[in-house]
Amino acid sequence: MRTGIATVCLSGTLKEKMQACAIAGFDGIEIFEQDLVTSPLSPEDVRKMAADLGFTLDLYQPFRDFDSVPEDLLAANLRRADAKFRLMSRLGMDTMLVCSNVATATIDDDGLRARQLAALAELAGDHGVRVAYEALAWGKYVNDYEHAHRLVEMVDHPNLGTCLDSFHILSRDWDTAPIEDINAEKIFFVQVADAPKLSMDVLSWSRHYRVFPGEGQFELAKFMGHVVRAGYTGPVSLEVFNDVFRQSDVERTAVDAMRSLIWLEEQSAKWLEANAANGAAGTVAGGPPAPARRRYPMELTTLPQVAEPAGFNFAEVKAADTAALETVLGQLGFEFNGRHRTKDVQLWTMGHARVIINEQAPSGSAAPGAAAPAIAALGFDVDSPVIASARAQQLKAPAVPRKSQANEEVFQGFAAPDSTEIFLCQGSPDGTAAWINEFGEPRWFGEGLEVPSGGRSAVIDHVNLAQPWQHFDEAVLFYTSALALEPQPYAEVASPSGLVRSQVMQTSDRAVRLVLNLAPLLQQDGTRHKTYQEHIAFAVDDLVATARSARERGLNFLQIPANYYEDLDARFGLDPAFLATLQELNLLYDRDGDGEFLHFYTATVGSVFFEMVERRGSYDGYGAPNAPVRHAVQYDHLHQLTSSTHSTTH
Ligand SMILES: O=C(O)c1ccc(O)c(O)c1
Ligand SMILES: [Mg+2]
Repeated sequence: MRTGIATVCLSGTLKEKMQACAIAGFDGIEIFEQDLVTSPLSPEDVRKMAADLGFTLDLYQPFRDFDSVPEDLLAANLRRADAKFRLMSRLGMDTMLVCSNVATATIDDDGLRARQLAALAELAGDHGVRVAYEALAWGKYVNDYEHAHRLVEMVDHPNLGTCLDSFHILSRDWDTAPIEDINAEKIFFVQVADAPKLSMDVLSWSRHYRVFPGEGQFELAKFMGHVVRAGYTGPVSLEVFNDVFRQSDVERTAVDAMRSLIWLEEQSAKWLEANAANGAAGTVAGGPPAPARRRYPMELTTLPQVAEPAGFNFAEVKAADTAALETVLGQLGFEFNGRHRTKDVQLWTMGHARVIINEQAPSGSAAPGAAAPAIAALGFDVDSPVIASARAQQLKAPAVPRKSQANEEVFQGFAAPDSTEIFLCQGSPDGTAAWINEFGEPRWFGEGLEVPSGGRSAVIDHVNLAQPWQHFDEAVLFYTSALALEPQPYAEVASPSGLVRSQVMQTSDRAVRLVLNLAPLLQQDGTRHKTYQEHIAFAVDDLVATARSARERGLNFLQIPANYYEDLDARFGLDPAFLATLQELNLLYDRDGDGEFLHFYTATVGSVFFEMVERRGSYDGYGAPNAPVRHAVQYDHLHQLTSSTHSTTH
């Protein structure tokens, strides 16, 4: 598959954008007119730069408001087009995108439109260039790709073809199957963009909320499957108008973009394989069976296949000052299992829940509280760490090799977009981890030893990671593509510092659940600090018993207001004794279908806090209705801390 990207996706100047596209490895780019008009580079410079950087200039765009106009306007439009065609020959470009008229169209007549597009195609032919006609979803008269293509067929000119843009097609819910009926020679260009499903006017949706494939909710593999079956072999080019990407680090965004195409290519191949029977290439009744994999003119590269991770292998928290962390883990019922033979790390376990305390200051943390604990790494159990790692590498995940001594397990690691290190570990059917013997005697798994109150079955239930605002979408694609987690529709949780966008990523069996939170910025002392709090949740068999022993050991629980329990009673009509226990122990409660959920939170140490949960029956959520009360209490704590600092320093 030939990869492409429109310069409008990226931040920076034309030169910076082009350099980033080369680093990310695109085969070609679309030049957005504004990027050229505002550039000090001459068209000849741009042409030379593209050649030097090793990619092609595939599309010049957009040319607006051409069709469906009165005669005098047509003459002016053709003059305008002539100037652009001359510019294109200086750039060495051969295809221009013309989008359907939104502003100056006054005549709704396909015959007239076809005659006008024919005049444009004729002029393009004189300059040796081609015109790709695109139906904008909000075009005044032409807003449907099939309509645009009917016009192309009416004109029937070698220099006029169709541009298919997934956004304009999928935002309007147009059926994508008829793409297959288009003569491939007449598909001059294909643009792809994903988007979250939003109910708003389509123009604003398109101009601000497009995202890279895998970061939204469109069925892009299906769209691409039809494009491939049509026989198209040209560039598949990202055209993503997104307010965040346009102000983020250009090289990072270009790599994120490239990852999305590599993933889309694989997903398209999978869609084609899964839908082989009902496509044009399906088995003919009575004929020979269809070959397992039909070949299409467009070659689709696939990736090493990985299964969903089977569970969390460990969570790692970094802290230069480990005392507070050790205290909380001990109070929760974790056991200290010793230090590593060669590294400055400690292992704490409860059942199969493993927490590593890395005695180093968290990286990237700013001066005050730099030594304070922060989540640094997560280990996942996968079938084959080597294959999963090869896949992540092909998806351009930055590797973080871990130093290890001979006969120690070597973890394959990658940096997630929020810089959490993700390690791919060999799972084992009994839920243990091979590397624990690097910490000495695995005495806690021995028979007859006392097990902490959490019980042998304790596991990491989910991990909640705070995402920097500019890397949120990138993170969704990262976990989808590299780790096979499925994004769930995102929720917005009210907190005193703003709405927290919360996106659950999970395996289909729920063995791994990650919650990505886009935390708002909190104004403090006139400066902007991130309310950076993340947590690790552990599931136990008996939450009430766990809470009682934690209380005996002096755990600092997150204190839940009485109003919460009144509301709980109003909503669920709980048994009074049960309600009193919940309130006494600061437990939260939720119910769905025939399942129940009990949980509590610890106070925060550094940027980390812990949650203990008990799932009863088939409860499938995370206590999301309780998230606002947690945010509000944590906000109060943070403010009390800040104001007490104030009163001592002033
Ligand atoms: O939003 C627009 O105007 C616009 C312009 C060119 C395109 O290719 C497109 O998809 C949208
Ligand atoms: Mg487009």
